[in-house]
Amino acid sequence: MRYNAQSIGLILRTSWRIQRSATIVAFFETFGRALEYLMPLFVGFAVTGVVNHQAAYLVGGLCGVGASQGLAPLLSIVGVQSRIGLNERVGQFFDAQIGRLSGSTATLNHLHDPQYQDQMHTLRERMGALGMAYNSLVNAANQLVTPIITIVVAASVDWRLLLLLVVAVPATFTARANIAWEKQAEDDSAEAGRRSKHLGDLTLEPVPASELRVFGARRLVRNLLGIHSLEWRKPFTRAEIRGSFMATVVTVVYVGASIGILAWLLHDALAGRLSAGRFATAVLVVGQLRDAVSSLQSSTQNLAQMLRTAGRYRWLVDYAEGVAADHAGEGAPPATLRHGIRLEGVTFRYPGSEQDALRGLDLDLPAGAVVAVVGENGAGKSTLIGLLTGMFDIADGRVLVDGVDLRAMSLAAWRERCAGAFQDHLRLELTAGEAIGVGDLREGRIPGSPALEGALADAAAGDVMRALPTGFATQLGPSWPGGVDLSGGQWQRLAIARAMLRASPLLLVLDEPTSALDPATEHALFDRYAAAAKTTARAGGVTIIVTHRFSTVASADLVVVLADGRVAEQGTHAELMAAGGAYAQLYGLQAAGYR
Ligand SMILES: Nc1ncnc2c1ncn2[C@@H]1O[C@H](COP(=O)(O)OP(=O)(O)OP(=O)(O)O)[C@@H](O)[C@H]1O
Repeated sequence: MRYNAQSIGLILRTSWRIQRSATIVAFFETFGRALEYLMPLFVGFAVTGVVNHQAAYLVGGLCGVGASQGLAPLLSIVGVQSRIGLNERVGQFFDAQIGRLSGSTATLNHLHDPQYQDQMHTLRERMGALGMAYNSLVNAANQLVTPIITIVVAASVDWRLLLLLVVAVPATFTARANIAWEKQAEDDSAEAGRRSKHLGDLTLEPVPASELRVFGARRLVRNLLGIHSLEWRKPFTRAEIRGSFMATVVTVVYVGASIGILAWLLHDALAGRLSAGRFATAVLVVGQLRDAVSSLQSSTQNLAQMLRTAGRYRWLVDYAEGVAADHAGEGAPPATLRHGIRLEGVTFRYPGSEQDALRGLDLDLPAGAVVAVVGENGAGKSTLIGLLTGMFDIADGRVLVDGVDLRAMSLAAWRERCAGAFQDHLRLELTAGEAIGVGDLREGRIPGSPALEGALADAAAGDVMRALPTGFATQLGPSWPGGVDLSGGQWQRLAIARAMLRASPLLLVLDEPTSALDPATEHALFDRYAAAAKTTARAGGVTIIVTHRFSTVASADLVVVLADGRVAEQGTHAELMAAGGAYAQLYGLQAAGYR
């Protein structure tokens, strides 16, 4: 209850902040409704006035009828008009907030968390409910005023009319059951909904769409899409069927009871025990009571849906605040590294996963060193990079930068001192200059051409740029007007240029940086990497190269072999070869392959 009241408070505050006048004027409709539902009383007065020849009753009643017929619609129109723009702006506000909350969360655990993804999916699905939040609130007020006025009128006419309320009580239980069923349907369908979306996206994106064609898997994906879409909608259909069955039962009971009570009242009217005025009011009130109950029912459901969506939004806010509180460290990273980066007993498991990706990992990355990290698929190399760049919360252990826990440091400040080219690099469909320039936005803008040219040279990507029709100004991405597409290797070289833009990072990450490159470019790049690593080393920075190509490893100062989330071996290339362990075997295998 308290939680719901806070959600209503949030919506009222938001609307108030967006447009005060419209927030107030929207409630004119509520007054209009109240006036409208007082009409049976006014009619009753007028009939009494006519029957008993009482002018005051007649005039008062007619004025009331006039007001409820003339003024009420006017108030309603003004109220509705004021809501039109407001709804959109409230919706846009929440839309922007949701994007901001997800995008600015300090770490990435949430993006790997199925529960978070389900909440986010349902929230996006129900965005309309939040966008129309203020609308639902005003509707609820409008629909609440209806039963209140009608009950007051009914009680003033004849107590027997209140018996209809007893009959309407089951309707409130039905409303509650409907709300619970809807909530259950939302929760039950979230995962299937996400699956359907994923499968639907596969058919829309060029890369998966072409692979699906090659494998002739389109029909399979279509069938799966059909199955999961059905799974997705099934809980809602079930809830709707249950709801409409209950609504039918309630209506039949109510109509039966209404007929009985009206017959009873008519009997008294004919016997002279009930005045004509009261009987006329009673006839009108019976119809209104039914409307009042059903409008109360539907508004409760709409309100409940809006409150549920607001609850999911607040869950998201709490989640983001929780992450922010866990990363409240404000310490600045050192200007230069003196000792290096150290991982102590680091254990990490992805949310929802059954096993640790890294287990009690101890590792020293000395200042100024070039460290090569190798290991089989799934050994934990990319996870290690994620932890070093502060992307994940660690369950156990710590990452120390010159002896200072990363948690005590401002993550944003630490990341400003990191640079990297990543395995799954971004294909930023901006202009070529922007796609590289985002690598160093510390001045809040894209660096000028000299810096971009330097980064291109460091990434051996000058020829990629020269081939573009308008150089840095060229729009990338074929789906945009005048946009050009690049090959996988060309995209990767721009990603490397982005990594090279940032001067003297304390951590330079090159995660499978040459996986898409031809041998000549790869060779050219490794000379540049050596140069970049030397520049990085001048500030004591650590360069980490994650690679499956052992030929690129030999010149590293330190080679770390990961296996099963732990350090299996470490040392220089010569030391590891001499040791004759896993590294020596893998190196031998690759070397033999080239012979
Ligand atoms: N998002 C995720 N959710 C759950 N488990 C994950 C996730 N990402 C990776 N893992 C698991 O964590 C472990 C380490 O994965 P990681 O990507 O770090 O390996 P890697 O050494 O970089 O592999 P590769 O050489 O294939 O890139 C693997 O067992 C993997 O299945």
